[in-house]
Amino acid sequence: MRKKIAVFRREQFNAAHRLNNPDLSAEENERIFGKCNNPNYHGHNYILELKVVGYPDEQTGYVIDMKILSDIIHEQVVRRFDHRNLNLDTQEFKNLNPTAENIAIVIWNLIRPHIAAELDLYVRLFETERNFVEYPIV
Ligand SMILES: Nc1nc2c(c(=O)[nH]1)N=C([C@H](O)[C@H](O)COP(=O)(O)OP(=O)(O)OP(=O)(O)O)CN2
Ligand SMILES: [Zn+2]
Repeated sequence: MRKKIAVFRREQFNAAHRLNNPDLSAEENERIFGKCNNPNYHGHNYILELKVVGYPDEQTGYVIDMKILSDIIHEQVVRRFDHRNLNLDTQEFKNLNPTAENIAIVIWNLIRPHIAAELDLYVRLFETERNFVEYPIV
């Protein structure tokens, strides 16, 4: 009987950001986002983990070729966000607060069209060693 299995690929990108909601006052932004609201942008070494779930192909034994998965992440995420200021340099976060949650959802939306429809995709994004998010939730 065929069994479903998960394939994981981890990549890294470095990016600067500032958490800020332009609809709120400076005081509210400072209260909510604290040091992450500092006008001097700060950086994170983001660790991105993709999980792809499906049945291994009968011929290859692959759910997805991890090399191809790596290429997709580089093309769609690393090339776009690495060594960028997310607020200033990217279209995706011009009008979207670059929280870990929003970054993970944006990344899922960028990667999803490049993964075969029969496979499930999950994104885990580490902003720091202790702060991380997952999308979507099962
Ligand atoms: N729900 C969210 N909360 C926070 C986010 C976020 O994206 N979503 N982001 C931040 C900051 O950008 C950053 O992650 C916090 O950095 P820092 O406090 O330096 O990191 P640590 O929590 O790992 O450091 P401690 O030493 O544990 O304070 C904040 N919140
Ligand atoms: Zn931050």
